[in-house]
Amino acid sequence: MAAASTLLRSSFFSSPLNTQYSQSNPSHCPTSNFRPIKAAASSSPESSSSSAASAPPPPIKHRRPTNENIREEARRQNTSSHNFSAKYVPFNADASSTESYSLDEIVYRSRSGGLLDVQHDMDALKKFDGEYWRSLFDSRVGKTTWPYGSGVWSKKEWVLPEIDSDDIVSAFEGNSNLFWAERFGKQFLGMNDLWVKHCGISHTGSFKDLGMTVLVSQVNRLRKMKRPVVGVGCASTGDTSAALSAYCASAGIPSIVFLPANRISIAQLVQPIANGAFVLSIDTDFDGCMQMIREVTAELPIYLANSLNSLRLEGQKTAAIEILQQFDWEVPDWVIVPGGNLGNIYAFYKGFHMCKELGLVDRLPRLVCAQAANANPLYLHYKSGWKDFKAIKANTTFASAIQIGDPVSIDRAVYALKNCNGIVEEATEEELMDATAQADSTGMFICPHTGVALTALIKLRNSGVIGPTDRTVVVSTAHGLKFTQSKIDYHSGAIKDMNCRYANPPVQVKADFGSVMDVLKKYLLSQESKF
Ligand SMILES: Cc1ncc(COP(=O)(O)O)c(C=O)c1O
Ligand SMILES: N[C@@H](CCOP(=O)(O)O)C(=O)O
Repeated sequence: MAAASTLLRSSFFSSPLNTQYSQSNPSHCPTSNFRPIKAAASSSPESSSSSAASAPPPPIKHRRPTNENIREEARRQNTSSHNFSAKYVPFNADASSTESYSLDEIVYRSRSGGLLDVQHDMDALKKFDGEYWRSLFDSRVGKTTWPYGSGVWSKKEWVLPEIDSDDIVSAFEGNSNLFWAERFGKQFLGMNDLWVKHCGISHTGSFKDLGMTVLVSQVNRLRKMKRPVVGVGCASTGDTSAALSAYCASAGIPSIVFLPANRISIAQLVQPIANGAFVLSIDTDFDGCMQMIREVTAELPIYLANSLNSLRLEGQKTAAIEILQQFDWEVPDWVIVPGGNLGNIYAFYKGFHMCKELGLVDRLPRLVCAQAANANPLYLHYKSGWKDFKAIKANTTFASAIQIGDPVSIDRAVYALKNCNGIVEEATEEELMDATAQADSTGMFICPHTGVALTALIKLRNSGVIGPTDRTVVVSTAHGLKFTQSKIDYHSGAIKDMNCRYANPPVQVKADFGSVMDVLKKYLLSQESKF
């Protein structure tokens, strides 16, 4: 907590600144009362359900009774079943492997110690064609129907098909803005089709909400099943802990967070504190905290909430599906994702890959994983031609949430990148802070991690790898408001060995009309020359 007060004091801007129901409407109640709207022309639906029209019927607007809430409404409508299921399997296991675990087991690693993956019954999902899934997902956007009003749970059949909607803990996360970066693209890159997926404009200010709703919902289910889960814990660089504590608080589940002392922003630190988590500030870096939480969760009935737990990635992959949906199911050429513990780059790959496999789209975008040069183990691995991976000691970076030297999902990331002809780039501190300031100067307010991703874009654009008309999506992973101290440092020009080329410090002016007029005239003249 000492760090908190020090950081708070260090701000340089000391002064200024109702009653029928649609039982057949898929947007209301798709898995309950589930039936295929249109079977794939070549496929045979599993049930005797009628294969009806080629698209979902138009939504019928009816209100639920005034004395019924949306969870109760979903409970009442939950009358029938479907055949979708998912289980844990060893990640990238060979076809002969029979090892698998129910999602109701508490298991994070395969028998050999490797990563796990959530494997869906793709044959059951394939009984419905791409058009069916596109229409179903589209029909749920922007509604308040429990739980489909969430961008994550609008894809429930592909996420956690078997969970009862009653067990879901959701803040209607997802459905985040896909921002057309018109001015940034034109002014700095000569691009006309550049987009920023604002995953950070979310309940707790980062993309972690997408995965945490899934994990905490499953924990909620396990606790109702009387499984031994006393609390949920994570190691964090700030965003995972914020999301975990919020979702746990919402469900009344204890959360425990391990934070590297003095290495996360105040805005991030205050989130678990405010949400009532048990916060341990540990004198080590994130990798040290991660090691510690793995040991602790092996000993105590604390459920592990980091992305080592593959449940998280099931939620995070919906951001990829959402991007396709927002482009009316057209595939962008590039998607650039900042990487730290490396779960998210795989989650994006998995989302895109499922859409291709299930016929919603016909190809994958190329993925770029962007790392801070001060914390770049994946980049070094990529540059070595994917030779032996070596964990590193990560150095301090303004992109503090990705200051990670020993990423748990290294194998997942390499798999994803190899399978989509992906690229890894890096950004120096100066590059990432300049890119952040440039983006902010065009009306965004991004976090330094998004600055890392934008730097990768700038480099790939300058080298001609990304063309001027390539449709490109930069994934913004956290809200800029969580990282104001880095912006204050930059705009005050107070960063050692950094030019801060785009700094825009406030002008100190005396409180008299003449002085104000003088500085304003000077400013307006300087603007005139720009037109
Ligand atoms: C803001 C932000 N951006 C990017 C990342 C990197 O995501 P991942 O760890 O899944 O690579 C994280 C967390 O690690 C984060 O908090
Ligand atoms: N940036 C993360 C680091 C931990 O990543 P996770 O996805 O494995 O939980 C954070 O915010 O803690």
